[in-house]
Amino acid sequence: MYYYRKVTDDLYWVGGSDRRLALFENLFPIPNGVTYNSYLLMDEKTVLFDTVDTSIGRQFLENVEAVLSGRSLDYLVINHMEPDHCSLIDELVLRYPDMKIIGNAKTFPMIGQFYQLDLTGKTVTIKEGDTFSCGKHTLHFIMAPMVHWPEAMMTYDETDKVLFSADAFGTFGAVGGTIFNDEIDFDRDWLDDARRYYTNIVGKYGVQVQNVLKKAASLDIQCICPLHGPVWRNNVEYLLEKYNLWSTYTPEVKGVMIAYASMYGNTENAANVLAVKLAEAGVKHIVMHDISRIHVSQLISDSFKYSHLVLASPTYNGGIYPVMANYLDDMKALNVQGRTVAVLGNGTWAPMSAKQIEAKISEMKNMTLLTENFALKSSLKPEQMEEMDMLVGKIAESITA
Ligand SMILES: Cc1cc2nc3c(=O)[nH]c(=O)nc-3n(C[C@H](O)[C@H](O)[C@H](O)COP(=O)(O)O)c2cc1C
Repeated sequence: MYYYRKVTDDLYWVGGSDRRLALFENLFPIPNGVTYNSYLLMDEKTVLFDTVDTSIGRQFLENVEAVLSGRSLDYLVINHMEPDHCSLIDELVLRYPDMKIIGNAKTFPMIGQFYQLDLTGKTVTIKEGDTFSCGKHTLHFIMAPMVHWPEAMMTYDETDKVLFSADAFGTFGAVGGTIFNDEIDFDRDWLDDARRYYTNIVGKYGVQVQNVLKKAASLDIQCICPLHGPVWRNNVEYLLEKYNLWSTYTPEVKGVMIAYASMYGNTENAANVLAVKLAEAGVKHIVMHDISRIHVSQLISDSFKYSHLVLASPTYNGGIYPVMANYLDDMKALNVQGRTVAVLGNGTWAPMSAKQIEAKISEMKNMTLLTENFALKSSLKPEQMEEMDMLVGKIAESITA
């Protein structure tokens, strides 16, 4: 049986959710599932915006057919060619042989790469700023390269002031009927997943996101229809502001994320001593992660969220403990920058981790390092408490500055 929801008078949500998938992109844990959104505009021409992942393919096709209620599908706009959104193109081409596909110059070669389809006479190639009339509604196309693939674009419905934003403004998490932002408590239930989605999937491309936000600033956007997560039909400024912070690598919270690795508990103990002293020094926002127990995508998310990072790790075979090394590589890959960082190292015979982590941090953009080879020899000793207190003072001072 089909289901759908009306977004505006002529626009319908025909997507669905997958609550079974364990890893998004076979990488990111999604305990709350994921939504694949698709939207159908019922104008003089019928226009579908993107398709969905195969996991909900049958449901999606049923939803589309129900909204069409006997009409044919005239156009499919492809804002993004990632397979979690375009996997039903071939099925639609078979079902609606007169359907034409609207995309940009980079869209169609990608269709050819993923699928064996003869689209002769079925394509409409548009470019930045082009418009397309569906009858009452005029669509306006906005290129969004590298947000987060090269062919990505957004479509703006000038008539209803709706932005179809592709992967931008999306989030992990399955919607359950309540698909609109004003039907849920986004701050409480969705923001963490939205941040983890943005920072890990799009985080590297802050400059490109800023370019799109500049284009969006000239539009009157009343509604944002992303490809994942809730539809924003009011308060879009909230989301635009979050994207502005994230894409400029500006922390949301003046506070400290302490990320430690530890085998026998001694580096963990030093991290706990530091945390208690920070709290006593008046630092309000402190979050601690044992990085062997938490997915790296959460560490990346909190690296974007917090202004200060404390990284603590033992030395392992002359190098950095592997999970910490992996997190540092991810930080670099995702362009984490502009943070104030302190490093605690550890080692029993030749402690190298502090120096090596500091070297990796200094390869990242605009980082301020508060330590210089603060290394434990197996465990934190009373004679190091003065150095610890000085570090606490520096962190607390720079947070309140
Ligand atoms: C496989 C392995 C490799 C290690 N390699 C080094 C090393 O290269 N240099 C060193 O000083 N300590 C090395 N250590 C020792 C730990 O870094 C050290 O005991 C540290 O204090 C452990 O901290 P923890 O109590 O937080 O786990 C190694 C330990 C293990 C298990």
